[in-house]
Amino acid sequence: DLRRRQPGEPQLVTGWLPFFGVMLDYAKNPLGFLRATQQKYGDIFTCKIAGKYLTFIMDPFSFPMVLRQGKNLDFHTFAMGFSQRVFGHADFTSPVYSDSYKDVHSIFTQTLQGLHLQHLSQTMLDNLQTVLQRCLPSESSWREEGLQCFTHRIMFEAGFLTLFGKKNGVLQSETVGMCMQKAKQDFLTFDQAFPILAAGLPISLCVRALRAREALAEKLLHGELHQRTLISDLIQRRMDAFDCMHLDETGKARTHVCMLWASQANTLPAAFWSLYYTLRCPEAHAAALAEVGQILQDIEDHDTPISLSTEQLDSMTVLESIISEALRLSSASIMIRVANDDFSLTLDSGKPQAIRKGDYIALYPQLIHMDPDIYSNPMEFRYNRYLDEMGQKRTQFSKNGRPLKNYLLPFGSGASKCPGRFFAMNEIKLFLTLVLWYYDLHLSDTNKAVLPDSTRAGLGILPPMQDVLLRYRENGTDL
Ligand code: HEM
Repeated sequence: DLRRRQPGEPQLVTGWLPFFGVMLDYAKNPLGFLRATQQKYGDIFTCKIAGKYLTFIMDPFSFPMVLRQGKNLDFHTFAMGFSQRVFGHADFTSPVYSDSYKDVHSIFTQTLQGLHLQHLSQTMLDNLQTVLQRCLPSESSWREEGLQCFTHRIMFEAGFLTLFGKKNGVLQSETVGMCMQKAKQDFLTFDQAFPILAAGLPISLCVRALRAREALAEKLLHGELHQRTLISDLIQRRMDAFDCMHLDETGKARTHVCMLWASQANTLPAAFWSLYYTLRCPEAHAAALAEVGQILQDIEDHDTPISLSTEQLDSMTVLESIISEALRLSSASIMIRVANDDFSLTLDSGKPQAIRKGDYIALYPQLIHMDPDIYSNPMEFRYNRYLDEMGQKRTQFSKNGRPLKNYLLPFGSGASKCPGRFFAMNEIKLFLTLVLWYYDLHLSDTNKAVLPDSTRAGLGILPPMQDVLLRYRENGTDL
């Protein structure tokens, strides 16, 4: 490797392994590695990782300078390359598709906000109630189940039905349950392979993951989807758009697997952590129960269907703060942009840095989320961190006395900001509301504190290292 640092370029950190560079040190503990390298070289440096050059920007006040560089820094090429390799769909950046794909992309924002969002959230609430009603244990008996299993079982099915609709005809509820069980298992098998797929292993070498992905695609063939009712506008409009693009049927189905993954892979662990921290922290649990009780005060019993207005959902600031805090503690995504050209990037300090064409710029939001100058005792869960003195949403955070705009980035920012973020927050709020309303829930005393599994760092919300035991039974209605 002949790359040498040129004048005006960031410090180059290559390590001693020829191709891998500093990959091993980075992969072992990304946050620790980045902090140690920052100590040595300051707020910007370029690391060689698996044959690629990644320039890390460490100073949160410089994040906006990167995010605003739409012209020189491209998000879609990198994301599409990865998505195409993992999901096996067409290359939508190719000239054959790129124009119509722009329209497909705009469907996200059109169908995940405003009135569509209201509708989607109400459908999710209905589906959560259906799933929970089916499994309600009898009042007096305690049940035990892993908290992760519990969350996956409820959220996967309700989320799936909300996007992809329900099967036509009257099916036995056990048959529906079994179908979902299989889809959930396929989803988890496929998702487990993500770290090695992200590291570059071709999916053809991960036979189990490939089979699981194809099994999911079979369920999402247009022929199958046509037999379902109450399909979301998001999926319906994607189906129509793909039909006009003359893709083959399997190719269309694989884009729906991609959408299924985007809608579930982060939401499931985020829902887990939100409930986990609520149950572990008595003050959080009490405050959440009080808020849910207040919202559902007119509901008489568990058989009364619940519906919530947007205003009611938005007024649940305690649950929102709990979820934000859970996201802060468990999110480890990486935001990557590719330099289209040689250009000069000016950081917050005013210093220009020369960036080479083809290099990657990487932002690692966990540096912000775990920064003790922004969040005191950053490892600690504080349910009210995102509440102000009035109990409203807190949005003022600062570092070294200077106000900071980007203080919480689990959904990314700029061109790659998650279009499903409002729906995701609503889904988790609804999940917490209903399980706290229907059930009396406790973590079993035998559980030790469980930590996020950082082998998935870079891929979004980290799952727990292991499951924890939950004890629950149907609640009396006197919350
Ligand atoms: C807590 C839950 C969620 C988290 C933390 C999350 C996070 C993210 C992040 C960080 C990205 C950007 C990825 C990148 O930079 O490469 C992203 C993209 C995306 N998310 Fe989410 N997400 C969540 C839930 C959802 C849901 C529920 C949906 C849809 C129903 C969704 C749909 C998408 C889509 C379609 C993209 C790709 C956008 C694009 O290509 O421009 N997400 N998400």
